[in-house]
Amino acid sequence: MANFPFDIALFDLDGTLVDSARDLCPAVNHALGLIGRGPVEESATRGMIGGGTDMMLSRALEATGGMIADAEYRKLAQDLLDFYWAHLSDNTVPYPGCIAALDQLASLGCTLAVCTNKSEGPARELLEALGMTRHFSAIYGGDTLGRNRAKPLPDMLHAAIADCGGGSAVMIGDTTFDVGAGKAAGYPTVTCGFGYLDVAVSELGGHAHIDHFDELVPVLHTLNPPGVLTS
Ligand SMILES: O=C(O)COP(=O)(O)O
Ligand SMILES: [Mg+2]
Repeated sequence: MANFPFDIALFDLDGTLVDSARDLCPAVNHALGLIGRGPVEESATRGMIGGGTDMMLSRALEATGGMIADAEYRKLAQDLLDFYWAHLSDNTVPYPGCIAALDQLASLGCTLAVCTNKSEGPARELLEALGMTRHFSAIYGGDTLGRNRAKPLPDMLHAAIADCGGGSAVMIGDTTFDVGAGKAAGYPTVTCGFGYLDVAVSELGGHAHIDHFDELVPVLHTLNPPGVLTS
């Protein structure tokens, strides 16, 4: 791959490849409704996405009156996941320019993988429903290696890179989970301003930032493995 700095591009899913809050929010509100709690606004839900649906539920519970007993929480988390799984592609769409950028990266010889904290089952089903599976050589979910090895730990990034045949890699994501995992793995990170940023962009600490997918390939050209900006 002459002149392109990366062999492998690792993508977060929710808030990076796809705008999924519009289906995650109803799932959270379904779960809250089951225990008699009022709904949370979609704008609030967006800031709760990034650590997987269990963490999203914990954050929604904290925001609506506090945590509940563990057994009830476990059951509610399963109810949320079941509801979400049945509706996961109702309104979710890839971000503008996403598919074109994935095609462009492939044409540059880059191998692509997904590293999401969403559970692997719904992640695969969502990618399939959106016709996006074909782009990726590896798909890791937050439970693939075990929940205790989800982002911001680097484990799934290392595993995906190995599946892709190894080489120079970059992590593209929208939250501290992604930047943390990319940095822990020793790779540069690109943050996405159109996603569900859990802190201000300036605090995310990525090596580079994009506000539209059209910027991705040009931005990647400015990065050098292992992550130092050339200019
Ligand atoms: O669903 C979530 O909370 C996280 O998913 P992501 O890692 O793809 O952002
Ligand atoms: Mg995300």
